[in-house]
Amino acid sequence: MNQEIRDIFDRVAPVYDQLNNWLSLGQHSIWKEMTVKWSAAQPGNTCLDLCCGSGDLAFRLARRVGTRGRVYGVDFSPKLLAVAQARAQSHYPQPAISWLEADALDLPFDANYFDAATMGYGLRNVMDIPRSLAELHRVLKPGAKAAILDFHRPRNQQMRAFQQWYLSSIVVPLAQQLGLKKEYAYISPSLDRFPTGEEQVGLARQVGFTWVTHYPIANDMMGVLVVSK
Ligand SMILES: C/C(=C\Cc1cc(O)c2ccccc2c1O)CCC[C@H](C)CCC[C@H](C)CCCC(C)C
Ligand SMILES: C[S@@+](CC[C@H](N)C(=O)[O-])C[C@H]1O[C@@H](n2cnc3c(N)ncnc32)[C@H](O)[C@@H]1O
Repeated sequence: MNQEIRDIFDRVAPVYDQLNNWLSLGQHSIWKEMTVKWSAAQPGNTCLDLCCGSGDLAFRLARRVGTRGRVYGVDFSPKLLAVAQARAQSHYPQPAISWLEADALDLPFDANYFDAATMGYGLRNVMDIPRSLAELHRVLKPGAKAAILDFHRPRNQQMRAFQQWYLSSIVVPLAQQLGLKKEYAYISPSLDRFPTGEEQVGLARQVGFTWVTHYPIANDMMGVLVVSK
């Protein structure tokens, strides 16, 4: 099953950034900027971007931590990591980012290593959400924060209906034009299974995070879970 998820992201890699820009009308950049702000990353920090994909959040973290800091971008899709690396090559000056192919459920870092972390659209895709949160808790320093951005099911029924319509009638047909119907059709059922913001707060507390909150954004269609160790 891990392999199936990795294959989905390897297949979407060539069009991933372009489709996110088109389908969110550029809004995903704003959601990612808010996520990095809520991670409270500071100049000189060592930061983690979990499930980094093509690196949007990692690049934003790198700007925040500056030349004295370091960012680790971790993902298990070699094709998306290659896109991230190619993007990094075209940056001047080169961002202080190390790209690592690894599983979010078994991170290759010592305990208490990171000052801050982000995760964008990764938590909904991991096979074991509590274990992923527990790994994140393990690698953060005491007091460090992480901000986790993902889709959310709006509590307002009209917004939920709009979200479902947008995913099935705009996102999937456009992806179908690019031969990626099955890959984008996966978003909707994965969102149906995904814990609500309130449930995510409970899961984060269970693995030991001391301060936890969930911010609904984009009319509750997206959310950011912010946790502190
Ligand atoms: C950056 C975004 C999604 C990343 C993403 C997450 C996944 O789990 C995937 C799974 C399989 C294939 C691709 C992805 C994937 O790209 C969020 C923005 C992109 C969305 C496709 C757009 C969704 C828009 C909202 C439902 C409604 C937005 C309304 C308005 C236009 C702002
Ligand atoms: C939708 S993409 C998000 C990419 C990026 N964070 C962003 O916001 O654009 C989800 C990413 O999670 C990665 N992923 C899913 N499960 C993973 C796991 N168990 N370990 C590492 N990466 C994983 C996928 O390979 C993919 O790159």
